[in-house]
Amino acid sequence: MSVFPQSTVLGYPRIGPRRELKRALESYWDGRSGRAELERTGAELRARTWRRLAELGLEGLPSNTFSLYDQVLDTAVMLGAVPERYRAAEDPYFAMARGTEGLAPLRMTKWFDTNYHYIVPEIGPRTVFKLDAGKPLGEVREARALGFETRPVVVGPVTFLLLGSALDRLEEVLGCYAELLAALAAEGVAWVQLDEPALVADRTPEELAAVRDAYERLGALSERPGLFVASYFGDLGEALPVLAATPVEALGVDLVRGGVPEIDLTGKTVVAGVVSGRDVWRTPPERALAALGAIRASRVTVSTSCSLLHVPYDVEAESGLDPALKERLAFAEQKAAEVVALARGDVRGVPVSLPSEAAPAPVAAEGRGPYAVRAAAQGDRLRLPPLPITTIGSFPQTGELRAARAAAAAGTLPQQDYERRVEAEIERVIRLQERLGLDVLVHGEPERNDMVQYFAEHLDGFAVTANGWVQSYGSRCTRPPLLYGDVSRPAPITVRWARYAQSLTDKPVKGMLTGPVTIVAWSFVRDDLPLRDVVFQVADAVREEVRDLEAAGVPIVQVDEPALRELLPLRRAAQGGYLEWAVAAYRRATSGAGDRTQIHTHLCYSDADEILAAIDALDADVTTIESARSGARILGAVDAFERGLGPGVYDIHSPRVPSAEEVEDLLRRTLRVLPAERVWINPDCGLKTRTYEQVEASLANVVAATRRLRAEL
Ligand code: MET
Ligand SMILES: [Zn+2]
Repeated sequence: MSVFPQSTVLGYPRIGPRRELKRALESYWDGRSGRAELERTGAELRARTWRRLAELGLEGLPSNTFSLYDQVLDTAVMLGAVPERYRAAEDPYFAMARGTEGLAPLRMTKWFDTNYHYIVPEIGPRTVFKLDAGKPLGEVREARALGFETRPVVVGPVTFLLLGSALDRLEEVLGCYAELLAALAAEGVAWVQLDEPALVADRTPEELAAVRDAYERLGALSERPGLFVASYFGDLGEALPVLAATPVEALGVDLVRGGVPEIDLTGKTVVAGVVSGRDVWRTPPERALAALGAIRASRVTVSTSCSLLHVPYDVEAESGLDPALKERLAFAEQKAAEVVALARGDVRGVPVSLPSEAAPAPVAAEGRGPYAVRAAAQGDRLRLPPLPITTIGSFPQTGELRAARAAAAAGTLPQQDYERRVEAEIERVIRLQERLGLDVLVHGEPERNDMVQYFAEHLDGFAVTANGWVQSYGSRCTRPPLLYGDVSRPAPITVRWARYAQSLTDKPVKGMLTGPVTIVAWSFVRDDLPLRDVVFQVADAVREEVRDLEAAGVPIVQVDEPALRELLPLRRAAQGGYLEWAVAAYRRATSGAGDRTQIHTHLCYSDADEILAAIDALDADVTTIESARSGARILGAVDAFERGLGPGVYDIHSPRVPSAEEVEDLLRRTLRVLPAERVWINPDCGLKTRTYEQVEASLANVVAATRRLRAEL
């Protein structure tokens, strides 16, 4: 077996330093360019990454970390787990990812505790596993043609099957992995990386036995590359001794989130993740060197704690950042360079120049009245029909709007003109909602580039990047703000737009805010601050905004917490403590509202059914939640929910327009588990990624279906 390289990264961003892949995908999907162009962009991005990592001096280059949509979907395709109904589609891969005219896409949910969304493998009795190693082999050959030997990265068999809730199919799947390893060995590949992040969560004895069986079996193969099993996002815990007892030659451990392995790993290579792949801060070398020095193994390789997929490309692309902040930052390129420097023992200190923080002052949590009292007061004020129809907040962000925002930021469009454009868009959205017959209207969020970044731009303590894009799913990226200091709200943020929207209509308008947990979860928080204290500081800022909206006469305020589930610790022992402070922060943000003000919250794409008790404890008057995209699974769990609930009836992640019949069917299923008085009608999530054409047709069908059901009440 050849020795494992001295330095490596577990994966790299793939969307492109200028989001080239995003553009290529969207142009392909729109039919503006062909498959060949898309492939060419992919090949260019892969080549650029290998070249850049080699230039930086990294020894172990990964391949197959590129994806046209998602690496879990790639793995499903590699294993032949393509459900029958997609096979006849023109492009089965993208049909699974995004759906087609007549076909809903596969379920999508968040990758462990990150904001990256993967496509959930659908494995059923009719799934026949059959290896197609074209993609990993293709990337190995492609890199070789450029002069680079690489280590293909594949989602491991146990994690893949756990994500697809089908661990009972291990035997069959291992057959495919065995074939894959043989094919890679025949290609001359020295090492393969099998990603097993599922092993950092609590696992049952049966699951641990599956881990043992899988790696005993793969390890016993005579024709195979060296096996590197990578774990990340936490500590391997009980899975570590299990893996260590198998023939696997190299083990990847996350030393940022987890501790130095307590057991002696002599005989193994430990790929030590000491450079965080989850934040944008430079690595304090003392911390990394101490961890590296404490590992007992035959060989220690320096690496990132996880794939760098979760951070932007390059700090050098940022010209507008305060230099004192910038010198503390490391994006993917800088992190790869840190890995190389640590491996060579050539390190420099991190300047400690950011101010330290004070814990936030406690706010007396004056309670809102009990739900029954609030419901009565709100009912009198709002006078809504049964099954009230609303949306989640955003309406399509048109190209003109984005261009106007960019022009205003660049100073080529006067601020006043930009604001008039925003007002015109608000008016368009209000009129559209009135015309469609919606009951609770929104202003459409046209002033927001993003639901977190917008608030970060208006709060002290945050900085925003110009080009710090991170892939969220498929072609979608976000630019997480940098939270580097004390958070406070210098002035009202959203009030003028909500007030303007309400001035245009007699129907109630719902003000839109992002909740404290989500603002923090989708920012890069300084790594030396306690997350809980930071969340409470943000909660206080949101609280001020809620009160100002109320004072401006806005009768409903929605405080979104789509990331509530995302920050849930992977280990059960830590979950209760987290949920307690997360819920407390939400209540701190919203409990300043009077009983007549209706508080909504919204959650999406995150297995919310696992934390329903905590969602209930948020004590919002109405909770809207994604459901259509995940096959209405949530309906099986919501009967204990005591207040207003809107399980989504329109999957907004897909360009297809749901028919009124389809919506009606979902509504009937909802009404079987919830009393009609508490049911709200809404899409799964905000509409900003859709076109007006799609939104108008879809919402018209939602209204038609609701009217049919109202007539039966
Ligand atoms: C990811 S949740 C999005 C909620 C937000 N209010 C929107 O409609 O865009
Ligand atoms: Zn949402």
